[in-house]
Amino acid sequence: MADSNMEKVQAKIAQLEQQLKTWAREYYENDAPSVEDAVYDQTYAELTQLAATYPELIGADSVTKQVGGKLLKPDLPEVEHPVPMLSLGDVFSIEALADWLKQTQANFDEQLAYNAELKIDGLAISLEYEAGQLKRASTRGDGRTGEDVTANVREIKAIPRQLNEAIDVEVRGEIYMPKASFVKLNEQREKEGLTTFANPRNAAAGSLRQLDVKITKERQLAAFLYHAVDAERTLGVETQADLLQRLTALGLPTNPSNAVLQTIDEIQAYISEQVVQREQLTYGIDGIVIKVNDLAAHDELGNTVKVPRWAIAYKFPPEEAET
Ligand SMILES: NC(=O)c1cnc(N)c2cc(Br)sc12
Repeated sequence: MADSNMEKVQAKIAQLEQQLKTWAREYYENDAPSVEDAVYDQTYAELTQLAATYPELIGADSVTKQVGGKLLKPDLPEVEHPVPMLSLGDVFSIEALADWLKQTQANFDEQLAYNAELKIDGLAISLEYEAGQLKRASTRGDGRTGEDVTANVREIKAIPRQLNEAIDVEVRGEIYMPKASFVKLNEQREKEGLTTFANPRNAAAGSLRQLDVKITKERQLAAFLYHAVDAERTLGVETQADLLQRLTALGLPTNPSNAVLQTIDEIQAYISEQVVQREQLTYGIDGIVIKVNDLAAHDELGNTVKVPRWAIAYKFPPEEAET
């Protein structure tokens, strides 16, 4: 083959090797790859094809020569969620929020009250307690199947291994990385020449979903809990506001900024107040969650396949990137 063509192939091989090494490092160290596995696999296949055609151009340190050069990070065990972990419908304006309130209220004769809560910028978690002991912790995954992160969650100081009462209950909430811990972690990673996390949510996910729980322990994660499966039966509460108080009484971390509100004007005033407070918070929020306060109404309204009909997320406009 003419030299110039050989040089082109050599350059292509070098580019593919470098790209695969970067993605593998993100995956193994950060647990936050910047591309889907399928993209990695396709690029890996392209390099193995060139390696088969031009073996003389492949170095000893090639990704294709590493044992299992593909992303073979053993996955965490899977956990089925008998009650799916739903996400939330979003609205991006007060007008759209007012429409949602109107639609929701239309299903009821009595005037509904709403519980307003901060939308924590982290990753969803399920905690299963039996006789008050933490038995299992799992991520949302696709809503029906998540990952078992029990050993990791046991290292999070904010999450009690034992409740103040010996009850069986599944509670759900958000695990997050405080802003200060995020800044410190990225500074440390920068010093060590490692890739940094794009945002606290990735940092929390990457820190929680570690096979080595000692890494989770070092990362200073925290949590807020805001839901319990079948709370009326398991916790004997009738409203969302009472549920949050009951979770606090059990020894679980809950967010103190919730408020019971009636009208769109009250909700708008609450949102304006939280936007002002946002900077001072030690954790990230990306909106406000508005829930029908009466839990019996949740059963009447039900859920769609992906989201509850009894709650909505009002999303803040994206924060201005710091110049
Ligand atoms: N307070 C809440 O209900 C809440 C807070 N923060 C979040 N990221 C989420 C997500 C769902 Br789904 S609910 C919820």
